[in-house]
Amino acid sequence: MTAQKLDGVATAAAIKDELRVRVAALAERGIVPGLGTLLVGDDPASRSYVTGKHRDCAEVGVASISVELPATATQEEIADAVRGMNADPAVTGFIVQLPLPKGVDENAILELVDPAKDADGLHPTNLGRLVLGVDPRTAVAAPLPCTPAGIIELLTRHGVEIAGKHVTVIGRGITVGRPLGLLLTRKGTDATVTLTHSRTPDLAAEVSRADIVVAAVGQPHLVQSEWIKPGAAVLDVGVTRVGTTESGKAKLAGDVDPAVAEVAGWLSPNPGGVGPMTRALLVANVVETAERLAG
Ligand SMILES: Nc1nc2c(c(=O)[nH]1)N[C@@H](CN(C=O)c1ccc(C(=O)N[C@@H](CCC(=O)O)C(=O)O)cc1)CN2
Repeated sequence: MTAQKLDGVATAAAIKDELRVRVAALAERGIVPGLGTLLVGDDPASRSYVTGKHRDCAEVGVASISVELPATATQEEIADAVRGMNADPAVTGFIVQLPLPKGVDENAILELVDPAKDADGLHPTNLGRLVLGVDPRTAVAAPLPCTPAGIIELLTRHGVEIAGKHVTVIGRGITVGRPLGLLLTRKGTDATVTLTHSRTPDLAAEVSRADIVVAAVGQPHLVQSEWIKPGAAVLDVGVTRVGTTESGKAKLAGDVDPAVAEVAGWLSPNPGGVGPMTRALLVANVVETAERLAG
């Protein structure tokens, strides 16, 4: 068997086509949504992700507001930049690119984001609304964390059934694993989830009973083909820089061993799978916020 591709590039392009229409409708009412990004430090991967986010915005007609601080920025300087974004009327929604440099209290910074402008859905108020299962159609609906929402869109748009399935998520981080568990078990999505982590005693056993596997741990080729139930859908989220190519480009490895393609029914490439979906769902959050504000 060779797995079918869960194509994040094509699916993100389809979502951006839909967003372009919604942005044009807002423009007719004189509204231009704006995404703000706060990038602290000079990590090349973070810079490349932020550049991709602004490129996506330009493609659909969303404005970009970019703020950068050096790696030496203090907690208070970062906090001031967040307050600036909260107050800027051109910013409909914004993100603080993670991770922040060592020594910065990340949670304290995320708590300063105005929940109404939280494009990442990572403010405690919005995560709390996710826990409460607030109806997404209501005025107090929370933006959903972008990678988990992107994973669900990627599966549903490829016709992969989630309801009634067993999903094993590897990794309990705040941007992927933890909120993904909440989203998958919501009424209407109805998966059964095993959320695993570095202290899970027998990871292979947990993965081998899954219909859907999500690997978001940042350990190159951790997930082995022998662990996979034949026909399962496998989403490769984590990425690790494992060296440089002869031309000086970063060499990347996902969390999933390439041999998994011989056993799985569906596999998301990495790059080209969940990454572009994360960015598309971020733009969707900004557009949705602008629509909500416009009534
Ligand atoms: N504030 C946030 N910070 C981080 C998040 C997040 O959701 N919010 N998640 C990750 C990184 N991430 C988002 O920022 C992210 C990761 C990957 C991609 C992406 O487009 N990847 C491409 C490859 C691009 C490249 O190699 O340069 C792909 O997979 O095809 C976008 C966003 C941590 N931080």
